Amino acid sequence: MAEPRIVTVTGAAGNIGYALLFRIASGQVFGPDVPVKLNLLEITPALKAAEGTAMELDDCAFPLLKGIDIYDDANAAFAGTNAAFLVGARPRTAGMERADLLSANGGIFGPQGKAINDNAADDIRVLVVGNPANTNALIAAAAAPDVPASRFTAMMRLDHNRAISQLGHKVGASAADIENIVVWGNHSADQYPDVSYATVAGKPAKDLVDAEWLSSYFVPTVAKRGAAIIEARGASSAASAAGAAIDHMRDWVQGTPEGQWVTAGVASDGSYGVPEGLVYGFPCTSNGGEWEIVKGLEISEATRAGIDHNIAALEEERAAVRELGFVK
Ligand SMILES: NC(=O)c1ccc[n+]([C@@H]2O[C@H](COP(=O)([O-])OP(=O)(O)OC[C@H]3O[C@@H](n4cnc5c(N)ncnc54)[C@H](O)[C@@H]3O)[C@@H](O)[C@H]2O)c1
Ligand SMILES: O=C(O)C[C@H](O)C(=O)O
Repeated sequence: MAEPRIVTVTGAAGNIGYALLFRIASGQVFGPDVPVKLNLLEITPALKAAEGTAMELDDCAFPLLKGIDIYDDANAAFAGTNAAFLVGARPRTAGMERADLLSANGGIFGPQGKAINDNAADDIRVLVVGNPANTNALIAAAAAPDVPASRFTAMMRLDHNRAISQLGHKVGASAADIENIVVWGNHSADQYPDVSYATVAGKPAKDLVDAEWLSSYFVPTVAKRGAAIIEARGASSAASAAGAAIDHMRDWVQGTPEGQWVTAGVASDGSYGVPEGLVYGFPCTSNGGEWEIVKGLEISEATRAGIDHNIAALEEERAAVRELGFVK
């Protein structure tokens, strides 16, 4: 059997952590033949709750799970890590200004990026889930100068999956029939879900839906789905977020299916006019363990406007964290 892959999950005692850890331990990221060792990172007051989750993991007797360790020290938690899910973040609370939120998260993702830089394995892959995910990924990458920026990604896969489901409901198709949807930009209400290149059972999706439905229902429904879940559940999405995190890391490690792309938040190389370095939702394929942005797509006027709107939103966040000293 292969050597265990070391997987670190931050915010391990939280809601997403509880939905995520069991799936990693059952082999859903690295595959059915690859053992894993889990490192759980939490803040000190949540260590006892993390211990409870670890006890339950133990009780599942997963054949692939070769160990669980719990930490409140990032350097120890990222020692030798091959895959990191950065889930724990400071949520926005009543009366908190945006700058306060970015500052609090900079205080989490900066030190975690540095701990990854100093301790993780050379093949480290990082998925930032904690919000604001794109800018938190930017902050973590900036604190890790020895790790390629391409190894720090942000979760746009939940938005991608939500877009598939909304289109599927509209046209009466199952998720399995829908390919090559994309959600450009930021994991926020600014995002631009786009069916321009999508197919439904091989037919162009744009021939099956009208522009009015796309602009007045599809785009806002997908973009505001996170808020709708909070309104309905009284808590933010957890199982669907964990599912999307598994999808992202599995596809990154094991590759995307031939001829299909997915949405991933990756550092821009300037494609589609997105300023270099911004962590931005792009159509991506993965081959040989690296995300690659799908190039050369024809961009309509509506898509251009959506891409530009997200550039402005993410540039504004980058300027704010630059001012706070988290990013050069
Ligand atoms: N990108 C996405 O698509 C997406 C989707 C859903 C939720 N989210 C975000 O994911 C984050 C986690 O959501 P949740 O429902 O699990 O929240 P939660 O409050 O249930 O759990 C968060 C956990 O993080 C821990 N934590 C806080 N600071 C930490 C630190 N410095 N180091 C380690 N752990 C720390 C907390 O103790 C807590 O246990 C939130 O920011 C949420 O907005 C993102
Ligand atoms: O936690 C949130 O604010 C919402 C979450 O990012 C989601 O999209 O479900």
